[in-house]
Amino acid sequence: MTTNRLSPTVASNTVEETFDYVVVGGGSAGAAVAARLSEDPNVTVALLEAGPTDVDKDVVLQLNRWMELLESGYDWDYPIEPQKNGNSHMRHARAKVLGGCSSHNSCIAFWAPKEDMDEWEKLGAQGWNAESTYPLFKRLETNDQATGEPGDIHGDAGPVHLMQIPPKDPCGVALLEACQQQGIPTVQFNTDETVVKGANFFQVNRREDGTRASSSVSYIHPILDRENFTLLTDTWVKEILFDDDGGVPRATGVSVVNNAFGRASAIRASKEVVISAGAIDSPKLLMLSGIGPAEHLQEHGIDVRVDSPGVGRHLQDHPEAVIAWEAKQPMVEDSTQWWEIGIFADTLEGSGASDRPGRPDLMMHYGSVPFDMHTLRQGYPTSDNTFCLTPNITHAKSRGTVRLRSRDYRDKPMVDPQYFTDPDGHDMRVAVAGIKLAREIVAQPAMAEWAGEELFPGKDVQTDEQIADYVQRTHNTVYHPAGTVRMGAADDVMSPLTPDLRVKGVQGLRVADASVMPELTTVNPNITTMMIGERCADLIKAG
Ligand SMILES: Cc1cc2nc3c(=O)[nH]c(=O)nc-3n(C[C@H](O)[C@H](O)[C@H](O)COP(=O)(O)OP(=O)(O)OC[C@H]3O[C@@H](n4cnc5c(N)ncnc54)[C@H](O)[C@@H]3O)c2cc1C
Repeated sequence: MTTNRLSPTVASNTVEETFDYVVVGGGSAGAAVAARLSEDPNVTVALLEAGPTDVDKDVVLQLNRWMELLESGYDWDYPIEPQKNGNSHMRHARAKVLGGCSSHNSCIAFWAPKEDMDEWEKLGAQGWNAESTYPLFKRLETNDQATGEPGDIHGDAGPVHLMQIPPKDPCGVALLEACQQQGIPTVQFNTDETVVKGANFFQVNRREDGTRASSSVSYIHPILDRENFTLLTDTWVKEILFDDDGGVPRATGVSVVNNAFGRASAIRASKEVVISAGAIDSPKLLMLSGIGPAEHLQEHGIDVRVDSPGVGRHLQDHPEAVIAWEAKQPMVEDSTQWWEIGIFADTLEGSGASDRPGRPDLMMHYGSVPFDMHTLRQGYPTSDNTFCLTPNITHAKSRGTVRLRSRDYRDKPMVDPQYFTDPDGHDMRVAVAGIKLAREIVAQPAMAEWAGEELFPGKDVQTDEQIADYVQRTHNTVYHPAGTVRMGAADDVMSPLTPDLRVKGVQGLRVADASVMPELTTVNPNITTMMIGERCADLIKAG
């Protein structure tokens, strides 16, 4: 274990310590929870992170190096189960380092649309509407678009720095012009207007000097000296501990190891345990601790503490297709993070037919790097000088599961996103529409100086059936799993959490991370996940 205030390395792992609050997982949400809770000097807070610290680690801290972290030692790197309609080769990157996925993501920073937040409340998450959550988005950010004027929605005093990417990439600038020629206007993101049709360079959570404004950099680095805050990195929680005597079980702490063969020790919480291990590891940890679908736990010989059938269900993601062109001119050799532009649109699915009017059903990222990780093995040509568009489905209807492989905490869980299995085929229709729209944009005059040969899927792939077949074999993910421990109404048995993030059936235990989302956000969810951490701390402080 490494700590911020004890000796840097604790040789023996048999220490037992007690804190008021124990937060498990120092990722996007967990770091925010721990930092906000420890603002009160009268409570003690421990933040437990399985991965190492990010302090002084350039490869983690420098945003433009983020792709070096995929499938590296900082990645839990979860394979997925064989997919009936999707790409079984896909892997789910999940960061194993302080800051969690905010330490290895591309830092595209979005406020969730108001409609998303209001929908959460409609789905049973009472109190999570736009009116009550937007002040938290404002509180967490220092936005370079903030004016300081009365009525400005942006924050200028929060821990997380958001900045507009400067339009330096000439291919990207041409692409925006092509979007306009195609009828997609250039718009500013992160105003309080939801962008249904529009494109621009992103806002990113990054500092001027190129350092990512991860949750670690933003919330934890500034408080490492805080007396009542203890950071334990390289500390892997294998189980939640409970007092089961006398009625409703109460979470009393966690059992931890500092390596895969280590002897376990206990870290106790006198008030509450908060699980913030992310959308794959939070359900895993709950199930290892006896909270989950009874039949599944019994199958693995785990005593059932709470039969909660919704744990590990409703796995939702943003699956993405990819289309790439050889570039006629040299592509940029430096970039903020290589994926600088977003394009939103409503496809035929979205106009009128959508069950989410006022929100786009399609989003694309523009990448200035070769992105052939799922096409090369399928035989498509590649090149080092390429650009690509990656249409993703903003509200995919397919739902998957996270299940235990065994009762051994060291085993990677079984992640089965069940991509493109929604019965009415919505997800594939949007993906196919996305590939077609990408082609229309790149065929505009503004891209004539840039667009060379379409490398994949290529000119021979034209019919909807051909495009769908290509997408099925080569799609990736935007890496946004969510919803696997969702919050919902008290009487909704498929929602393991109440709207105040408490785990139903036990006391002293909450979950705060992307797993709690009743529905994945239309946009990239990292800033919303930090907001969940902020709100969790508020809920705990409110008692
Ligand atoms: C490659 C990639 C790129 C992305 N790009 C973007 C982007 O540009 N913009 C955006 O908005 N979103 C992006 N995302 C998604 C976004 O980063 C995540 O949705 C968000 O970080 C999830 O936060 P979380 O708090 O739920 O979990 P995490 O941030 O994953 O935090 C979970 C933490 O818990 C730790 N942990 C897990 N199990 C245990 C255990 N048993 N004991 C102790 N610690 C444990 C993990 O090591 C991790 O640090 C990206 C994600 C990935 C993977």
